Amino acid sequence: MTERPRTLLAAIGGIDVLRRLSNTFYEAVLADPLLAPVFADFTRTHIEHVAVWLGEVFGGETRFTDELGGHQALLRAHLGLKITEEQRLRWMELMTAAVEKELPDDELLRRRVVEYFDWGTTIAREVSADPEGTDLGDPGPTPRWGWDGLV
Ligand code: HEM
Repeated sequence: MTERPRTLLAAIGGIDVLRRLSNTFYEAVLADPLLAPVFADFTRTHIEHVAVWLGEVFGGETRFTDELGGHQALLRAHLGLKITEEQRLRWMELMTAAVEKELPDDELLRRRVVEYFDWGTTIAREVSADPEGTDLGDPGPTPRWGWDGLV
């Protein structure tokens, strides 16, 4: 059996692959009638910020924590969005298609990445029910996701 790289990020092929994933995903989101209205304030920096977040979650450098406000800023970005389960499922559908297009053809890797998105979108939806400006307290460090799920 060939040995797996230590982190999911290494198996993914690095941050540039996550940039492509994020780009492909948001192209689909902005063309989707159910999701496009949720992303009315979308800018291209969003694509880069999502790639940086994912790079950290999947075992890379702590750049989102060090430069972009960390776990709390990520959660805060979703306050007040009132994400419905239908919207969350569409988000998952479009992201799963992007994973299949952009990530290496490794079944376990793709499964772990999609599991992270299922977990993360559930939290995003919960947080989105609270109004903008809600004090979230200290949510702890940015989560890390590996070959066995949440680290
Ligand atoms: C694992 C799941 C998710 C991750 C990793 C994620 C990641 C992010 C990140 C990093 C940002 C900040 C972007 C920036 O600074 O420009 C953000 C903002 C945002 N997210 Fe998510 N997100 C997730 C789930 C969702 C879901 C399910 C929805 C809606 C269906 C959603 C809607 C939004 C919107 C609308 C914003 C932008 C808010 C604004 O304009 O400032 N996200 N997300």
